[in-house]
Amino acid sequence: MAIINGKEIGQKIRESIAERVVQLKNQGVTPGLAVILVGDNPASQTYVRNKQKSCEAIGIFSELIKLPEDTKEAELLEHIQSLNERKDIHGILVQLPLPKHIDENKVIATISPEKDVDGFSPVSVGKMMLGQETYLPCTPYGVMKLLEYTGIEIAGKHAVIVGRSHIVGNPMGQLLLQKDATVTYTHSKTKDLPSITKQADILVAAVGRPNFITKEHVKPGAVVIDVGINRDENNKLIGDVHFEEVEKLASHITPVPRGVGPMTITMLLFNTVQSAEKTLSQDK
Ligand SMILES: Nc1nc2c(c(=O)[nH]1)N[C@@H](CN(C=O)c1ccc(C(=O)N[C@@H](CCC(=O)O)C(=O)O)cc1)CN2
Repeated sequence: MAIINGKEIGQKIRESIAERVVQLKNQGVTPGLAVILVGDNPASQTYVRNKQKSCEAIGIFSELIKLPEDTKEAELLEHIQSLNERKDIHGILVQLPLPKHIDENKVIATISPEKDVDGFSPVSVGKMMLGQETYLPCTPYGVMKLLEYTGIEIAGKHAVIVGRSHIVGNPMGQLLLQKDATVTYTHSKTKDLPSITKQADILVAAVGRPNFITKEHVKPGAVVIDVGINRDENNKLIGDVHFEEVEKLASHITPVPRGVGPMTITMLLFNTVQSAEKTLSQDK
């Protein structure tokens, strides 16, 4: 069994992104990312801090717009509209989840598709579904890079996705399908889940429930990708996969932490730099 080290793979990719940042700066462009955080969710604060640190480490300019929990939706939309106009900002992201009184769909749809480096807007999702060039959502894109770097064959494989969220499960299946996997989606209403997950050559757990995937769900030799980020009673980070049980069966497995998580931020840096590069080619 091989453990897929997302931290290490992410670092290699970040080194190549850093070289692209140097080239952009030589041509007078500093890539810029605006991060909007609404409220005081502690996990979101950590992710935002990590995103900013990661930008700084490779020379991307980042600006944090921190808004209070009771911010009105209209005020948030105004911030996005003004960021859409700014020449020094190439990527805009709104950290999720948002407070309940704000319509997430409306907020995401307000981000200009040219700056939607999270790949969540309806335009980005539509293009992704059609296989057109666009910003791909960072977590599933990161999983695709992990599979690529590990040399895992996708074409002809049966991929089973557990979870159907807009930001992970749903696009994950689509990206695997575009690489010629046979994809099965499963979710909370699926009957006899183990009988389906046991058929998977590639099993992606994106269900948001700690240790949900156990040895009963896994075929010997399967590649198991754990997208879960949960905290146990001691505040320890754990995935959706019962690692100790499943590692004995899997051919490859991603750990939590240091598996998929670091790739999410890596692909955000990747998309931001790509957006900055596009402005150069548009100026010509
Ligand atoms: N606008 C967005 N909001 C959210 C996204 C997103 O992609 N865009 N995804 C998640 C949270 N997330 C990024 O925002 C994220 C989660 C986890 C990690 C990560 O590196 N995890 C580390 C462990 C970090 C820790 O110790 O807590 C790991 O798995 O090794 C990065 C980003 C929801 N919101």
